[in-house]
Amino acid sequence: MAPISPPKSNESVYNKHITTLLGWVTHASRITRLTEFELLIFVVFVMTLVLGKLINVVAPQEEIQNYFNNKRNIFNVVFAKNGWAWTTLLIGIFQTFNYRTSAAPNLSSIRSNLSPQQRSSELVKFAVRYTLVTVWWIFFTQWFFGYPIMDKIFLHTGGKCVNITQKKLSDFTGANPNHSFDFQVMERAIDAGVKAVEEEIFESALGSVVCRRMGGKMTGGHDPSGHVFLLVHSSLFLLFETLHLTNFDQLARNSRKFKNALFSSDETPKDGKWDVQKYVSVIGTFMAENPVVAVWALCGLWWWMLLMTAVYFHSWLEKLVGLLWGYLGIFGVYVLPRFYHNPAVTRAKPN
Ligand SMILES: CCCCCCCCCCCCCCCC(=O)SCCNC(=O)CCNC(=O)[C@H](O)C(C)(C)COP(=O)(O)O
Ligand SMILES: Nc1ncnc2c1ncn2[C@@H]1O[C@H](COP(=O)(O)O)[C@@H](OP(=O)(O)O)[C@H]1O
Repeated sequence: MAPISPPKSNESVYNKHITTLLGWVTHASRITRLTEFELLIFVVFVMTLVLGKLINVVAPQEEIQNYFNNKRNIFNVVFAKNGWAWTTLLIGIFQTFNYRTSAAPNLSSIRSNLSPQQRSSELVKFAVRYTLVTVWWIFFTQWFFGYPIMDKIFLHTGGKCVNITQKKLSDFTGANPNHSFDFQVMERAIDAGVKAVEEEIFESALGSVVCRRMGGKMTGGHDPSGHVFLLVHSSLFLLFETLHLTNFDQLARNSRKFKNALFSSDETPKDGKWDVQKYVSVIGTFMAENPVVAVWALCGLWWWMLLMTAVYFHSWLEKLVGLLWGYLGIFGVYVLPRFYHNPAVTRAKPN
């Protein structure tokens, strides 16, 4: 009879699994030229879509109705709908600060020893990367030799704009809305590919922006999620631009100082009144010395909105396509060059 081997301890089984898992991660990191930390960031977005789908499937309908699935919610209207403007503003502030802090090493940037020439050269490289990712955003969501890529995909897969009313058509083409039937309106509309489906109701192969302006609704076809694209594209851009420039030790020290200043005993209310000016000054100083915090706060908001999009909007495939286009642009600008210039993968976490 063969000798019975002693049962393995739980610890040795866990260790074996962890070693296998780390082996996979190292392999994936070598193939993709992403550091393990960057790989983790890419995976988080896929997991967010999976989590959103799970919530959608598991939670009963009445429980998943909330403020965040209202398209008019303030985060959508103010932030996501102007997502690239916010991205530009915050990365602009961060880079301005970063350029200046080269001479102030006590602030939370690691660029403290660069010569003026090196600083200018870094700034020019940043401007090139910003232009490339902006062009990618423009091509996918705004304009690509006519309709943007996301609309072209939608129209080429049979999508169309429906429910355009005669009134909206008149408003849009600038014709006299008091005329119930206006040949000028119809002529311009037909030029734009609009056709009547029933009395006073039209449909057309129009892009999403024009369709919305005409009060129509996009239907049929494959409609890649513009939100998933924008939220992922912007987050990755912001993280790739800020993580390697952040001095985490300094940031931790500054955060402790900030916490102490905020909660110190002389900050307790006097005569029931808070010293608002002091709070504004403490918070203002912290934000000015650590602009990366505002950048990451925006990433946090984007992550939450991505989860909401994942739960409430679009089909699974449409979200996946938005995600892949978001990945593609960042991969092209930040990772592809590594296949040519830096084949050795740096596996360090950001300081
Ligand atoms: C031939 C190449 C063209 C060259 C162009 C060169 C450009 C170089 C850089 C120029 C700097 C541009 C500065 C941009 C500053 C701004 O960001 S202003 C515009 C702000 N607009 C937005 O932020 C809109 C964001 N919203 C969207 O993208 C979409 O609404 C959406 C979130 C994707 C959702 O789409 P829906 O259709 O609403 O579903
Ligand atoms: N996180 C979110 N919060 C609110 N609305 C969202 C959202 N994600 C997507 N939407 C809305 O869902 C629709 C499809 O979005 P997209 O194609 O960009 O992913 C858009 O509607 P509107 O186009 O009517 O504004 C958009 O505003």
